[in-house]
Amino acid sequence: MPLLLGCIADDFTGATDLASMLVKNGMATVQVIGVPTGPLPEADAIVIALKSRTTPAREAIAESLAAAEALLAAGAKQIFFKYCSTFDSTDAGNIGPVADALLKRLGAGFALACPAFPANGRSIYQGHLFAGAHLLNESGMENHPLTPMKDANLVRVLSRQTEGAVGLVPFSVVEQGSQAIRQAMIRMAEGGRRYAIVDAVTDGHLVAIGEAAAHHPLITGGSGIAMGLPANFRAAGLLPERPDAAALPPAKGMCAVLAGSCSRATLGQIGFARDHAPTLELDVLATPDAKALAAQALDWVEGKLSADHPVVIAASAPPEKVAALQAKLGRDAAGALVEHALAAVAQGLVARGVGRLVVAGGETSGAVVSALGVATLRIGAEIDPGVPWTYAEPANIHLALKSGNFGARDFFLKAFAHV
Ligand SMILES: Nc1ncnc2c1ncn2[C@@H]1O[C@H](COP(=O)(O)OP(=O)(O)OP(=O)(O)O)[C@@H](O)[C@H]1O
Ligand SMILES: O=C(O)[C@@H](O)C(=O)CO
Repeated sequence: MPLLLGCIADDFTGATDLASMLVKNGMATVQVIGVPTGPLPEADAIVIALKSRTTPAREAIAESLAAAEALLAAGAKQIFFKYCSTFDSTDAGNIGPVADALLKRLGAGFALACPAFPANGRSIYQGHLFAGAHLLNESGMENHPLTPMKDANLVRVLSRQTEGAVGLVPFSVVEQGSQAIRQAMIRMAEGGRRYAIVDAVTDGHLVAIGEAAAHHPLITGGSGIAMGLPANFRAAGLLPERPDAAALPPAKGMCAVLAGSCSRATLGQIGFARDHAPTLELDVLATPDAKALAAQALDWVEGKLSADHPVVIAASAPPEKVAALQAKLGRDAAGALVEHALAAVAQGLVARGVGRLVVAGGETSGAVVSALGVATLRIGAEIDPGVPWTYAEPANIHLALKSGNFGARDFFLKAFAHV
């Protein structure tokens, strides 16, 4: 099975989201954790999951280039740089700097940038990103613990992260379909633009944009923009039908949820779980100590684990509590403390027989997956848009890595009816 699409994702839930989109559209896809050190598994698409969304730009570039090298060496015909559908980044990066470095490595001068994901309410109009009915900077994302998004104009946001010129392919062009989009992107590249934010409001737009970019060496965006790519490979005769692309081994073991995301969606899901499952909300401000928090959680879990329904352990907190902890410890130290605590809880849960684990939050998932020594994730069927069950090896457990903002209100319960 020759590798077709080589993907680099800047966080772990984002990688799973992208892999799920590719599987759903008929590509056998494996998610690899971190820059690979050995040969890549056989797949139509490989998604290398980095934890580079908030690292210093220099580190993010080095890791992304190393990932690209591995993918190109394995024969990838196109490179995909996956970032968040809410364009999570600070003005210091990393989306612009990483995309710049990848373009240079690929000898290319232009790439589209499109984080739209209509199934999860992310749309782009006149270059402005909406989350549901709200502009990005009024959607709750302005309070994100690590990457507060205070500007919805993506042309402006990306321009602050790159020396390259950023243009816009507007809705009026996107509506005309793939030929018009292709021509517009050619004109932009010829006119010296390095990037184009491409408006997209519907899945139909994303498919047309994907078709228009069939020959681009680099695609950048959210998982939505990957929707049209498998068809390009099929049209080129490179991708056979894959009816069982989402098959996983049977699930076993106890059920648990770990939440470190402080997004509105996750806070709502914890609120729902409170009434339907044993739920522990850690008070990180009262106990700002990772070991002590993990010990509290593992003591609490005693006698509560079940193979039928989950226990829910959350460090997540509303913006005022997050701000209080950050004021005390600093932003990065606060995040790291919670991540260490939840990673240790994950190890403890698996040691106690948990075999089906939902983790909420990209950084949190990164910490958990690393602590569990996971090397690869096989991607299964989707629970909600962008969140599939996966099979983690060599840990041999089922994991669902939920992007902070994704999933219905009852996600923490319903996930276990799908595995
Ligand atoms: N009570 C808290 N106080 C301060 N920081 C917290 C608290 N709880 C969690 N955090 C930190 O907030 C960050 C949340 O980021 P994470 O990527 O896990 O979630 P997210 O951004 O909502 O999800 P995604 O990246 O999938 O959109 C993590 O670093 C986590 O450790
Ligand atoms: O694109 C998204 O919103 C997610 O896949 C993600 O990257 C969350 O971290």
